[in-house]
Amino acid sequence: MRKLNRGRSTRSIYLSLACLSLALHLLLAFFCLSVLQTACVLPSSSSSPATDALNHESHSSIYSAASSSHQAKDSISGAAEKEKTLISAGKVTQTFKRQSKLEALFKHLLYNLPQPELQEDDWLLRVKPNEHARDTESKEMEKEEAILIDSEWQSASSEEGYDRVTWTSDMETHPPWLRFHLGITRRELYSRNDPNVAQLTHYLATQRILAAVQKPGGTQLKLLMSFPNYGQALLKPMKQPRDAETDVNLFYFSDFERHNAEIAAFHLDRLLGLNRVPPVVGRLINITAEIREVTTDSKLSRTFFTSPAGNVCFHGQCEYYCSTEHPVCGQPHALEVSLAAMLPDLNIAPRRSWRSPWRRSYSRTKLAKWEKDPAYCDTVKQTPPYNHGSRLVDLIDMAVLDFLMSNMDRHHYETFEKFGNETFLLHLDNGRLRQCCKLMIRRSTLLRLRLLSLPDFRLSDVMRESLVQDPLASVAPLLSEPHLSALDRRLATVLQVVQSCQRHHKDVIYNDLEEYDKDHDRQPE
Ligand SMILES: Nc1ncnc2c1ncn2[C@@H]1O[C@H](COP(=O)(O)OP(=O)(O)OP(=O)(O)O)[C@@H](O)[C@H]1O
Ligand SMILES: [Mn+2]
Repeated sequence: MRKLNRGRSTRSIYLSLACLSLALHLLLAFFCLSVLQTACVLPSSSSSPATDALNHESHSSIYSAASSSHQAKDSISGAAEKEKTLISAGKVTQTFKRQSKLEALFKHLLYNLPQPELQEDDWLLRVKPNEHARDTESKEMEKEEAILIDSEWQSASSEEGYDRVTWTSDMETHPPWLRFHLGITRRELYSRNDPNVAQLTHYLATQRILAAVQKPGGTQLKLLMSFPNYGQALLKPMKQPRDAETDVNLFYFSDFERHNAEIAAFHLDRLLGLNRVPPVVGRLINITAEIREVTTDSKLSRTFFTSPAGNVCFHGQCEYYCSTEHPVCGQPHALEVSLAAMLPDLNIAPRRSWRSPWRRSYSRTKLAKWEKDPAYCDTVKQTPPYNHGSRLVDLIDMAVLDFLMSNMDRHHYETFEKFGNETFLLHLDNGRLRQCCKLMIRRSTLLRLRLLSLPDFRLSDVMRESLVQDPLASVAPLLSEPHLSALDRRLATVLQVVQSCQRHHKDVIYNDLEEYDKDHDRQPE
C-alpha cells in the first residue's frame, strides 16, 4: 500500500517536472524566437538591398569616383529612409530590382555638372526674376517686358478663349508657355529640373484647342495650334504606323515625318543632357472637333474628305505629300499627333539659320562635298564660325542626336540671333535622321554617351522609361522594341567611331570639363 502510494507520488513528481521542463522549453523557445527575430532583422538592415544597390551602382559605374561626397551623403540618408519603409512593407528585394534607371541617370554627376552662373545677357528674353535681379531691374528689361506683355501677346481679337491677358510681371501668374520662353538661355532651351517643362507638356496635351491653321514654311504638312492664354504648338500628324521601318530605297527626303520621332527626339535630346529640342508631347485629338471645326484656314478646310472606310481625312496644301494620295486620316475621328511648344515669336527673338556643313546632297547625281573630300572636316574647322568656341562640338552633338535617330535631313540648323556665335544650336525638325566621322566631340557628351552604353543606364532602357511619361504611351509604346535596340546599336557605333578617330587623331576630344578638373583632383571618367 505504502509502496503504491510512493509510486503514485513519484509519478506525480515526474509529471510536474515534465510539465515544468516543457514550460521552460516553451519559454526558452519563445525567448529565442524573439531574440532571433531581432537578430534576423538587425544584420539584414545593415547590409540592406538599399546599400547593396548603392554599392552595386558605384562598383559597376566607372564614373563612381566622381560622385561628390555631398551627393553620396544625400543618397545614403535617403536610402536609409527608404530602407525602413521597405522593410515594413516586406517587399524589399522586389522594389529594389525595379529601381528607376532614368532617375539614377539624372542623379549622376555627369548630368549635374557645376555650371558657371548665368549672366544677365545669357537670358533670351529677360533675367529670371530673383530677389537680386528684381531690385536692379534695368529700364531696358522693363521695356522688354512691356513689349512682351502689352503688344506681342495681347490680342485685340474677341474670339472665344482669347480673353484679356490675366498674367502680370509676377512669374507665378505666367502660363507655362510663357515661363518656357522666359527660361531660354544661351546654354539651353530649358533646364531639366524645371518643373515647368512638365506643366508645359501637360498644358499642350490637355488644354482646349481653339484654332488650327496650316503653318507655312518647310515642305511637309504642319499645323499651328492655338490654346487658351495664347499658347501655341506645332502639330505633326501620324502618317504611318509607328513601327513601320523606312523603306531603304526611299530617296532621302521622301521618308515621311513621324509624329513619334518628334516626341522621341525631345526625350532622347534630354537623355543626352542637351536640352535643345523644344518640349514635345503626344496627344490623341479629334480631327473633326479639334481641327476641322475650329480652323479658320479655308485652304486647309477645303482638303477635308471622308474616306470609303468612313474615316475623316485631310491633306492640306504643301510641297510634299499634300494630296489625296497621302491623306492624314482619323479613326474615324481620332488622330495621334505630336505637339511641339512654339519658340518665342521671331519678332521678339529673331533666329539665324545656318546651312549644315554636313548637309546631304539633295541632288540625284551629285555627292556632297563632305562625301568626296577626305580633308573636309579640316576645312570646316578652319572656317568661321567653326574655328572658334564651341560651335563645332555643338554641331557634333547634333550629329550624334541625328545619327542615333537616323535623321538624314538636317540641312539647316538655327540659333537665336541675340546670342551671336556663343550659343547652342536649336534642334528643330526631328522627324527623320545620319552624319560624318571626323569629329571633335565634347568630353561631357562622350562621357554621357559612355554612361548610356553601360547596363545600369542603358540608352534603350532609359528611353523606354522616359517615353512612358508621354500620354500617347497609353495607346501603344511610342518606340517599338526594334527601334529601341537600334538606339543601343547606333550608340555603340558612335563610340566605336570616336575610338577609331582617337587612334588616328590627337584632337578628337574637346575638354569642356577643364573648370571641373581644376576644382577637383579627380576626373569624371
Ligand atoms: N517649335 C518650334 N517653334 C518655332 N518654330 C519652329 C518650331 N519647330 C519648327 N519651327 C520652324 O518651322 C520650320 C519648319 O519646321 P520643320 O523643319 O519641322 O518642317 P518641315 O516641313 O520638315 O520643313 P523642311 O522640309 O524644310 O525640313 C523650321 O525651320 C523652324 O524655323
Ligand atoms: Mn523637315
